[in-house]
Amino acid sequence: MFRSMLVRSSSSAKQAVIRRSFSSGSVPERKVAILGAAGGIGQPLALLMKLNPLVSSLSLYDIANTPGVAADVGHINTRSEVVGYMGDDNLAKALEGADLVIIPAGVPRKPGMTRDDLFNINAGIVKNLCTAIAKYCPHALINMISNPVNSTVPIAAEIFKKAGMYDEKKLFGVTTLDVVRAKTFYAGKANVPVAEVNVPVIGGHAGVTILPLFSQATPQANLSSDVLTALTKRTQDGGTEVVEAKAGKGSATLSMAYAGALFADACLKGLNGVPDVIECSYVQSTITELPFFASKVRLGKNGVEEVLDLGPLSDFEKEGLEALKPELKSSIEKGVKFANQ
Ligand SMILES: NC(=O)C1=CN([C@@H]2O[C@H](COP(=O)(O)OP(=O)(O)OC[C@H]3O[C@@H](n4cnc5c(N)ncnc54)[C@H](O)[C@@H]3O)[C@@H](O)[C@H]2O)C=CC1
Ligand SMILES: O=C([O-])CC(=O)C(=O)O
Repeated sequence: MFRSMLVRSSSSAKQAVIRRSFSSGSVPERKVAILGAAGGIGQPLALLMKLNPLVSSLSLYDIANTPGVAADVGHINTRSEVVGYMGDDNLAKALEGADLVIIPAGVPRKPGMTRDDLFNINAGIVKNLCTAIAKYCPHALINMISNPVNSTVPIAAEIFKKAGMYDEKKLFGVTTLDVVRAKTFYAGKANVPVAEVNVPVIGGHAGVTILPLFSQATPQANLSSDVLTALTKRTQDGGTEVVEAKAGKGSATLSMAYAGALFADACLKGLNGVPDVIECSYVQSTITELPFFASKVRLGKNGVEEVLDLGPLSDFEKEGLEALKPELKSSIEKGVKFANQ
């Protein structure tokens, strides 16, 4: 996977410089912390981050079971050192010096639940973890995976504001799995090589708030409106499809770890000064009237360098955009209210 990540932007001269610096050993030191590292997402994500040559130090934190995960992953002969931290008392050490913190801590859905049903448990977990991040690694980029992302990102922002260190450029809701799914499903219907497919996905990360822009998909294909409607629905319901297939044993973990590793890699490339790193993410935004919104974002040395505008939408997508706003607005408000109570 990481070979392909590197190859993706291999045409740029800057990438060549970064590549050379790998071999001379001068690629920057980067500490990545995963909070929730012993979980269904955390473990494969730890594996994938251990394979990433941009990582020099991998910090694996959970409330349980991290020594085993760290010992296991730590035997892999790649660049990063691996340290496992377990329990509240070790959270400070897990976070200190982190450049990037990835948060898949919290409970997953079971069949019949919405992501918002996870709010009561996960909001508190995210609040505590973000309070510690504000104290121990206030300059780190944050990749929020814990659901409901539409609310957990606003919670993190409010906690950081209270701590006086909020930098909106550094806070990301991870929506990459929506993009990964949209690409897979589109390639199947359009009969094009999946590796060449690009599809922006905007809005948020739950049900109708997930809005894939198939009108902007490349390579272009002449799909009927029925097929586009079905593709949109399948992308919106992708998480539920996995929850139902796992029948009570959790939600997407492997595809999420892949998506989380892709997004983290993009963040690290941005930090390292690789140009033109663009990914969709749920960030503080002014491109709609909503204060948080997922769209294409240019990543750079300080995190978000530019929130790109939406580009031309089809009539179907325009309707989808208006339809998602009330739910996304209320999820944002719920998060803000929780953090301030
Ligand atoms: N953004 C996205 O696209 C996706 C988000 N998710 C979300 O990711 C979260 C995690 O999912 P899974 O890994 O499948 O769940 P899991 O239950 O397998 O793992 C969660 C881990 O978090 C740990 N944890 C709980 N409280 C913690 C705390 N205070 N500090 C540190 N760790 C803590 C648990 O011990 C456990 O190891 C869920 O909220 C799920 O809904 C899942 C898939 C996709
Ligand atoms: O559906 C869930 O609960 C997990 C998730 O966010 C996804 O798979 O997109």
